[in-house]
Formats: sequence, C-alpha cells, structure tokens
Amino acid sequence: MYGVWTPEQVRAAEEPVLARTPEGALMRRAARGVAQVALAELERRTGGVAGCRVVVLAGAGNNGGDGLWAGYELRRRGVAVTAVLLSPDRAHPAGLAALRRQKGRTLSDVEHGVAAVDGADLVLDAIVGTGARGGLRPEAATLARAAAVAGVPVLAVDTPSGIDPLTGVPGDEFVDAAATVTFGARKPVHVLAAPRCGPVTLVDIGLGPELPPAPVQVLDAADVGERWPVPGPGDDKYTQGVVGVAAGSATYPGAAVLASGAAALATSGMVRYAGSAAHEVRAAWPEVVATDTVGEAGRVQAWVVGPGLGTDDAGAGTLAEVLDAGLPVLADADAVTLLGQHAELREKAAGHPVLITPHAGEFGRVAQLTDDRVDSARRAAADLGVTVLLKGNATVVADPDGRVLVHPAGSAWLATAGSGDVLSGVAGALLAAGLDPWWAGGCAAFVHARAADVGAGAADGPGSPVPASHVQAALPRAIREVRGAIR
Ligand SMILES: NC(=O)C1=CN([C@@H]2O[C@H](COP(=O)(O)OP(=O)(O)OC[C@H]3O[C@@H](n4cnc5c(N)ncnc54)[C@H](O)[C@@H]3O)[C@@H](O)[C@H]2O)[C@@H](O)CC1
Ligand SMILES: Nc1ncnc2c1ncn2[C@@H]1O[C@H](COP(=O)(O)OP(=O)(O)O)[C@@H](O)[C@H]1O
Ligand SMILES: [K+]
Repeated sequence: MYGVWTPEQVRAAEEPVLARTPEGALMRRAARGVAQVALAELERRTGGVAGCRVVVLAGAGNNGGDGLWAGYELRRRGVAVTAVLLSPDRAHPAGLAALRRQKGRTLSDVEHGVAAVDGADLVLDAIVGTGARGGLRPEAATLARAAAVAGVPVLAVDTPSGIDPLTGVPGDEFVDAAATVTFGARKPVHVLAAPRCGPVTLVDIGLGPELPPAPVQVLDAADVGERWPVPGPGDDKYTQGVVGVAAGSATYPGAAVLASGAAALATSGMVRYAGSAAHEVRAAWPEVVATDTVGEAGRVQAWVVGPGLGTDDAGAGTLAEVLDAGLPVLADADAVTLLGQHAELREKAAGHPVLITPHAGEFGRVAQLTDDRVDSARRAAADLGVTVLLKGNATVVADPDGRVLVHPAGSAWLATAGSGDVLSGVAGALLAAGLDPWWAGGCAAFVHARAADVGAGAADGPGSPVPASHVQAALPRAIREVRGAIR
C-alpha cells in the first residue's frame, strides 16, 4: 500500500524542509532524480547517452527550475541539451545559469523549439508542476503536440503539464508522458490519470516526516492477496460466508449469470441466487443454489443486489427486503438508481455495511459528481452513510469513516458491457466472507482489473478485447496472482 498526497499537503510539507536545508538543495536533489531517470530512458531507447539530444521545455516556476537543473546534470554526462524557455524573463535564474555554464543551449521562440523537439531523443516536460492552472497555454501546447507528432517520448517532471495535479482531469491540451518523475510524495494525478503519466518514479527529498497521514491509499497485490479469503481445515461451505445474489430479470438474465458466477469464482463456500433468472443461473452455474425470491433463498451473510434488477416496484421491494435483512449489502446498477429515487431506501442503507458501486451516470443519481472524483466519492460516502465505489479507469472507494483508496486499472479493457456485474459478484463474495466494505471494494476492484488484463492477454502484448464472461473466467488466475504476491 502506498499513499498519495494533495499538492497543497506536499507544499506544506516542503516548507519546513526548505527552511532547514541550504537554498536550492531540494531542487538539486529533485533534478538529479530526473536526470537519472532520463539517462536510464536514453540508455534503454538508444543504447547509450553520449551525443543524445534532450530538449527541456521549461516554464516560469520551480518546475521549470527542476528541468533546467536536470538539463545541467545531463550536460555533465555528455548529453546535448536544449532548453526552450516558455517565459524567458521568468526562467529559474540559478537553473538557467547552471545550464548555460555547462554550455547547454537555450531557445525562446516556439518555431525553433518545435524544430529542436523534432530532432530530440527525449523531451523533459518542465512546463508546470503542482502550481498548474488549467490546460497548456498555446505555446506550450504547440511544443507538446510537436513531441507527440514526432513520436519523441516525454518524461514529465513531477506531473504531466496540462493535467490537473489534484483531480487528474486533462485540459484541452496536455502532455501525454511516457514516464514521470515525482518528488517527495505521489500526487493524485499519478493514480487518477495513470495512463497519462506512464511509470512513475518517486524521488525522496526528505518530506516523509513532514507529511500528514495520506488522504488516499493505493493497494498493491500483496495487500489484496493477504486479505483474500481462503478456507481453513475447519471450514465448510457455510462457515466461509454464503453470498446471496438478487439480480437479473427476464429481460436481463445475463447480469444474474455474470454476478453469480463471479461470486462463485471469487471465494470458496456457497452462492445462493434469488430472482427470475434462476433457470439461466442454474444452467450456467450448477453449483449455485437458485430460488425465485429472496424470501425463499435461505440464510446468507451478505447480499449482492441490483444488476439487471429493474427499477420498478418489484425491484424497489427486493432492495428493501435485502436492506431490511441487516446484512452487508453490495448495491449496484439498478439498486443505485433506486437509492437515488427513494429516500426511505437511502435511510435503510445509511449507517449499515453497504457498498454501492455506481458508474459516473449512476453516481449522479445519488450525489453530485464534480471533476474532483475523490472529493465527490468522499462526500457521497459521508452524506449517504455507505461506502461508495465510483467506477472508471481509476476506481475510487470512499468509506464514510474517511478512508479513500484509488485503484488505477492497468488497461481500459474493462470498458465492456457486463463487466460491472462481474465486479458486483466479486465484491459481494468478499463482503460475505467478512471483509469490511472498503476492503471488499478495494480488493474486488484490484482483482477485477487484473482479470481483465489477464483475459485480454495484456501480459503477452498489447492485448485484445475481452468480453465480461472472459473477465469472469480469468478471475481465478488473477486471484492466484495476488495470493502469490503475499510477502
Ligand atoms: N518548493 C521546492 O523547493 C520544490 C519544488 N519543486 C518543483 O516545483 C514545482 C512547483 O513549483 P511552483 O510552485 O513554482 O509552480 P509551477 O512551476 O508548477 O508552476 C508555476 C508557473 O507555471 C505557470 N503556469 C501555471 N499554469 C500553467 C499552464 N497551464 N500552462 C503554462 N504555464 C502555467 C505559472 O504562470 C507559474 O509561473 C513542483 O511541481 C516541483 O516540480 C521541486 O523542485 C522540489 C522542491
Ligand atoms: N476506461 C476504463 N478503464 C478501465 N476500467 C473501466 C473503464 N471503463 C469502465 N471500467 C470498469 O468497468 C466496469 C464497468 O461497470 P459498469 O459500468 O457497471 O458496466 P455494466 O453495467 O455493463 O456491467 C467497472 O468496474 C469500471 O470501473
Ligand atoms: K511538468
């Protein structure tokens, strides 16, 4: 597990460190880290560093200063460095002087800048960092576009410019980085817009003791593997937690099959299905005990409710019945819509171990969704009194007690119909096994995204489309992987 801190928190942590270290020392440390990654990148891409050409796009603030100092370090290693100064009068004076001392070239017009970018082996994006406001301004945008068109990889200094460091939302024009080097602490952009950052290297600049508890956590495979429920010698099918699935309908039997099957694959023990797709569920998953109604289902330790359920009175009745059982509940899809429509259902859910799993559209029915997805999920969890898992390329899980985690998917192959039903089955099974809703949501999101990558064959190349039933089928391998990561 690692933490993510807001730009504001990082700035506050920097202050005392800056006060007790010699002027410029922190920036020099940051710049050396950038240079190291740049050298490794050049080595990997071209087989050497001497004679390689690096262009630094340098903005007016300290981010530009980092870039200029990194240019200085690269010059010392024999790299040809050109800095394009986006605000020549406000370029970081010490960084600029250092680069010039090492005979680094500087340019301040965009036209020559574009030509330099065209011929570069690597571009350093030191346009703007945590002081960013909005998308790239026109000159910076022209240079970033030139790098993209020429296929020159960009190494982002701290954050890819043009993407909001707090929310990860890109402006109209932004840098799409091949890799990123950040300082002191990872920032939200690195997990909320992970595909635009590439692999992120964290350079220690001594902020550790000054940082508050991390407002956002990111789970690793071992965190998930350690918590994945496995039967012990004394267990039987009941003791591990039976999950009930109230999903699907005559119109949408597939949702019931996907959710029930995912639950059966996620944990050992037992799955009960209750609803009008009992026949289809039994046919696909003979191990699932299927009945027509929740009342007939028998005892369970958690319910999954919602996928394909319908939002009519019958659906609302099923949701009410499930919430009244007082057990942990995973509410997805139509159950989320129903919660948005009925205050009395929201009251039943509040304060109980309920995990809701809306996509952006469903989220808007129960709470306000802004560009700040972490803040939106956190507020929704606090207001509704339930744990909220907001779906997307980066999944956000927020608990009413304030805990938030983000899981950045390794790919976007999950953007396929029915994959949410698979997630609900997995998360529901984890609830039945006794994980609290926040851990159930985080572990389910992790394994779900991994199953998509496994199903897509992403480890062996760029991958191929993977329908939800294949994501479901890849769950066992994803679970084995996280269990194999236990330290
Ligand atoms: N405080 C410190 O000593 C340290 C700061 N560090 C670096 O300093 C950065 C923060 O520096 P600053 O607070 O000076 O802020 P930045 O350098 O991130 O940005 C401020 C400058 O960028 C311009 N700008 C803002 N939005 C822009 C946009 N959309 N397009 C183009 N230009 C834009 C502003 O006019 C301003 O001049 C960090 O990201 C990190 O790279 C590191 O060197 C570590 C130590
Ligand atoms: N671009 C994307 N990248 C990664 N994961 C995604 C992306 N789009 C959607 N997902 C994931 O796919 C699943 C889709 O769920 P949902 O929207 O409920 O689909 P459905 O209702 O068809 O099952 C969620 O787990 C979500 O986080
Ligand atoms: K940057």
